[in-house]
Amino acid sequence: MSLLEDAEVLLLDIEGTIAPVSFVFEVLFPYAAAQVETFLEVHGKEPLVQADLAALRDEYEADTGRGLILPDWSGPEPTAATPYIRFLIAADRKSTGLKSLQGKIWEQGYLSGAYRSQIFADVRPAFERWTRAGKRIYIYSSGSIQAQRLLFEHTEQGDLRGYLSRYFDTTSGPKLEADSYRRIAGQIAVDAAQILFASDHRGELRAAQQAGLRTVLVVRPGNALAEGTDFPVVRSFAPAPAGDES
Ligand SMILES: CSCCC(=O)C(=O)COP(=O)(O)O
Ligand SMILES: [Mg+2]
Repeated sequence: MSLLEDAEVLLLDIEGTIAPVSFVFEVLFPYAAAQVETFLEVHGKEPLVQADLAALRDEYEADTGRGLILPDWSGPEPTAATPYIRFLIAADRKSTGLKSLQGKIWEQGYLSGAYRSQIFADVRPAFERWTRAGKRIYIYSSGSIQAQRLLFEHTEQGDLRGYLSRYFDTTSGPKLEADSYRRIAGQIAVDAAQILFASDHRGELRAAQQAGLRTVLVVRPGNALAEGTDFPVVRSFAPAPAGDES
């Protein structure tokens, strides 16, 4: 039986695992970069957006303190944050403030029909099969929980939220830190060793492994990472044919 079929508790990454990297980099990020200024004009004074801007301001001060060359953010109006936010998007920064704001902007894209989420063809069949087999499926992504819910609600394969037990984002900690996985195992209330974490990112897998989770490297079309011998590999969520074990 393959590693994925064998696990009782699955913790899955999104980008490069469930969704092609190209959907995130060619659809979601450009949409957020294009819409952020208008979004801040309309919603910038709302408390939840103000909270994101306050987190981003702290990040800006920290970046300034580290001597990074940054776009100017000097005006008091919410839209003054636009150049810095675009800078963070271009840098693929995984900070909680940015991801929270991106989730709010992406909601408009889904609701207006600008896009639906692209996911690999084997995802829904796997979720159906794993659910029938009594497995629990959890998500851990740098995208905010709101962004994750939206992504699974609006897929080209329909609304997949019903298959998912819970979502985790960077409010549980960064994906590159072992403590984040310990925290998640505690919240799921199982031994870390019962969880199989599947991701396209070796740094994330190393952190999860340090926390005692089982790990599998997901190699999908468009992913940057090559296979190696450090982690077991899956290329698909389809069940392995008999005699072709991972
Ligand atoms: C929830 S979809 C947006 C994904 C995203 O913003 C991102 O940074 C991808 O991170 P992941 O941890 O899913 O690789
Ligand atoms: Mg990923």
